[in-house]
Amino acid sequence: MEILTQATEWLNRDASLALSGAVIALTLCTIVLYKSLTPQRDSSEPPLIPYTIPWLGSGISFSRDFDNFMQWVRRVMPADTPYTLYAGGRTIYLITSPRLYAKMIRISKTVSFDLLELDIFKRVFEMPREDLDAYSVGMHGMPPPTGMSQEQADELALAPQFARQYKDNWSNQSEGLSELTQRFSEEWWKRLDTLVSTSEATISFRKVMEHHFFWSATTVHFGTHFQDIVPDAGELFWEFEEGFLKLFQDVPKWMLRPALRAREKLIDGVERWLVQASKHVPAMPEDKLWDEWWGGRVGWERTRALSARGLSPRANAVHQFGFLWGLNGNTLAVVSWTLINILRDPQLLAKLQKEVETAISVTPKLTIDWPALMKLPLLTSVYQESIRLAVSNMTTRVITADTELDGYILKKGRMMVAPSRSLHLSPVFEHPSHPATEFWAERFIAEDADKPKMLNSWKPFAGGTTYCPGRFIAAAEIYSAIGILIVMFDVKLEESQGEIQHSPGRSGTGGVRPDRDGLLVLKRR
Ligand code: HEM
Repeated sequence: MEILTQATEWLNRDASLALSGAVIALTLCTIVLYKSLTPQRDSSEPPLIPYTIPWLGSGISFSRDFDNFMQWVRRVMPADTPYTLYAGGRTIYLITSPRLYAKMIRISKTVSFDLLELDIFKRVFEMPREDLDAYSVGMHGMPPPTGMSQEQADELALAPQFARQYKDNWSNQSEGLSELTQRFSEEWWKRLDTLVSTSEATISFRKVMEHHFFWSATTVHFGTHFQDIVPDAGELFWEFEEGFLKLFQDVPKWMLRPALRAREKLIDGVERWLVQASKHVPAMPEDKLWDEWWGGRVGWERTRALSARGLSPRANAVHQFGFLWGLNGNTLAVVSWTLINILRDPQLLAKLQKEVETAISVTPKLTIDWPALMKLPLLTSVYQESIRLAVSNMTTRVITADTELDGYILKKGRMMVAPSRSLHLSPVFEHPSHPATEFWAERFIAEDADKPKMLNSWKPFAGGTTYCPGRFIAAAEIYSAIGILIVMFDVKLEESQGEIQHSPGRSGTGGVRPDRDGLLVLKRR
């Protein structure tokens, strides 16, 4: 699941204080003074104290204009060190260098991802209090409940159980991955075929991506009956999504009524689905990877684990809804941007059609050579480049004990935040004729590309013990969705409502949704 953090809230709140040009000038003066007073690094005298980004500086729209913020940090702050940033009344450590990111992500004992997940279930999904208590037993960073030892609590921890399920069902070359991605592709292929009943059709871009892609993926993970029970889930999902960030902020609830109403309807729908699925298939047979009621095995295994833990049906539904959000929110934004990038360049589209035809055929039936598809060089470069620019997440950890990072001591109770955008715009992606801020289809396969170095800075799925377990599914869905579409059709995108851009204020949330609709003109080939 893509994690949005408290940090996003603080940073957004701070961003809302975005200062005028005159104040920025004042800030720069402050920095000159500050830099002259800040002690220089001396590795012989640990512990080191991270450099502080002055409050005035951090007020320069961190999340609203992150590219500018990073350019500013690079210009005025010492390179390759952690920074301290005061935002929203809290102190966080900001990690922006690939080298430190690699070190940070390997720390597992004294930093916690679980506490953030718990916070999301509390604040965004409003999981009932007593269920939260049961859910959090054994979570990293939570003290054990009264009367239970740490060892007993550790044994009950849900995260390792979930991690095992992901590994068994979603990992590269697992049978689960083949089963799920093949099902996804067939559902998507059928939907496209029905959408264009004659030789040509013009359809809303959003409808194709946010309804049909949504349902192709959701059917795979939640079974085919889910759509009968919650037919408007696709639309409700996006209504909820629009309010998601604001649920982290101090936005009064009365201003979020549509998002909250959508959330409640979705949770009710998921609960009805859970009741029906449990009635029709009380236990998924051990050898089954997919079931028409439960979808992929992971959904059923989670339900079983949560019920065994004593979570109420409502809390179980909240959890599954969080899961629905995690598996769609990012992938949808990324596949949409991948397609936009391709369709803006007709020559690129033609090259890709030729390349993809070597791995996918769509008549008389859908046939995919998966190993070949996932290795196509141009498609892979387009995917890597699109995700580089479409994803802006915050890898965030709560520090549970004083932690040493590269000689610096990071204090217990604070947060460590590494924005993917700072890595994804790092100088390693710069090219004399293709700046890092622009899409360039061949960036990852260009002759002079230093690919290992680039991939070291390419972190859309974060890393460490919570490295997104859905990354193979996400990639396979995106490659096959784009591949099937462009092999079936000659496609044009009409940006009929103006140039499609990133939805404003969504930096830090994960995949950044396109801000408006357009028209897809699909002509059968
Ligand atoms: C392009 C699409 C996606 C992106 C960019 C993405 C990104 C992420 C990120 C950044 C994290 C947090 C990792 C951390 O901070 O350590 C994460 C976690 C997670 N993702 Fe994804 N994700 C994507 C698609 C998916 C899909 C399709 C699924 C499911 C099929 C999925 C399932 C999960 C789960 C379950 C977690 C939580 C892992 C844990 O608790 O250990 N993701 N994802």
